[in-house]
Amino acid sequence: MFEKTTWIRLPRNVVVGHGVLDQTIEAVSELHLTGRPLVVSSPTPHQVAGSRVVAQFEDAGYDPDQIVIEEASFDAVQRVIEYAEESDAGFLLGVGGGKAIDITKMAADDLGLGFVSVPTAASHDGIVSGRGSVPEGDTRHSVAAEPPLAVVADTEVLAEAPWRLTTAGCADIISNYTAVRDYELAHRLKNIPYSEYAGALARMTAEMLVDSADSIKKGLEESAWIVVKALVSSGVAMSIAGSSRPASGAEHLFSHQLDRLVPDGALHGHQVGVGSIMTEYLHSGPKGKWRDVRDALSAIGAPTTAAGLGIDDETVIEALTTAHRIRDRYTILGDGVSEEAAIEAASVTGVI
Ligand SMILES: NC(=O)C1=CN([C@@H]2O[C@H](COP(=O)(O)OP(=O)(O)OC[C@H]3O[C@@H](n4cnc5c(N)ncnc54)[C@H](OP(=O)(O)O)[C@@H]3O)[C@@H](O)[C@H]2O)C=CC1
Ligand SMILES: O=C(CO)COP(=O)(O)O
Ligand SMILES: [Zn+2]
Repeated sequence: MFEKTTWIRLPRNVVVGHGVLDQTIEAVSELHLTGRPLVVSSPTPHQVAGSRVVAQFEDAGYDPDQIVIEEASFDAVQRVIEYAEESDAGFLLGVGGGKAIDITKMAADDLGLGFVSVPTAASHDGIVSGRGSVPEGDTRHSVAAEPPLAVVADTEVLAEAPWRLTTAGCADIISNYTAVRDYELAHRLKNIPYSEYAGALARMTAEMLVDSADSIKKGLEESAWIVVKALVSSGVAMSIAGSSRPASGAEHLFSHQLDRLVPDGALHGHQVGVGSIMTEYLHSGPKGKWRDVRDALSAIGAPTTAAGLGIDDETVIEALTTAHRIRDRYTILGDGVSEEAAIEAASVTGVI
């Protein structure tokens, strides 16, 4: 008897373009959400866009409330949950980078409320995904969370954000190459469920972005358009897989470990990009495609070295040798890379 089931949760409205922040009410009103909107943001995104969204709801006769969170943590999720309960929120809007969006989708999931994603930076592919990524002690959780009912991605806002945020988003996408390799490997060696569609979509998204590298330039709003569409596509791959695996492999474990070792280190996307150069080397050896990964990152201006991340060589080696411990996710790191092998991978690829 055939007993397989799948449940793919995707947004209903994805609104991308110049000035669409001013269409947030339209994007929301046809979702039949009721009650008070609660706008959840972090400090800079609140100034850039969160306060504008609040003002829009006020002008339209809603009674919006707002909260600003500072960090991605389970405490921050709990603060938002409690605040939403006190303010009797009817639905949540997450306005910001990956941190604010993750916290909001996790709080919405717990509260059983609708969630709308309003990215202020094209810096990560959690814009659409139904996953939240939060560190806790020695580990990092990728938890199921409320996927957005709508996404409002204003390319004018995204293009005005610091350029490094956009190159971080590109690097998060380029890292799909190695994430999908790890996804396939774990399927072959550990029999984890594998979605051909999710794997193909995540890889194709990286290929299309790399093919568009010439059009991804500082100061061009079209760059924000290209990158945010790729971020949406990569998030859809995660939703199809029901896991972050198509977009998060060993290079992400490396980055999560760096976050623990250097809390104010580099951007998520930049760290996973550098991780991807080394994990591609581990997958395919000195003659493999690590140069392609490095050159793709370099073409869009993302860091390709430890120095480019502002992180010292020893910490990169420590992160690479211990990254397998951070989560129960089988990757090319297996049960750990020795220090000698890590130094070889990092030095042959020029990361250190
Ligand atoms: N759930 C998922 O599927 C995924 C989750 N992630 C998670 O997302 C996070 C990474 O996302 P990222 O966006 O890099 O991290 P942040 O949300 O920390 O944003 C990075 C920085 O950009 C600032 N910022 C955001 N928008 C603007 C803007 N318009 N102008 C100026 N500054 C701005 C933020 O300000 P401020 O400090 O004020 O917030 C912050 O300092 C990680 O926690 C990662 O794990 C990443 C990919 C997928
Ligand atoms: O960053 C992600 C995909 O780009 C997903 O995050 P996790 O590694 O926490 O699942
Ligand atoms: Zn990522």
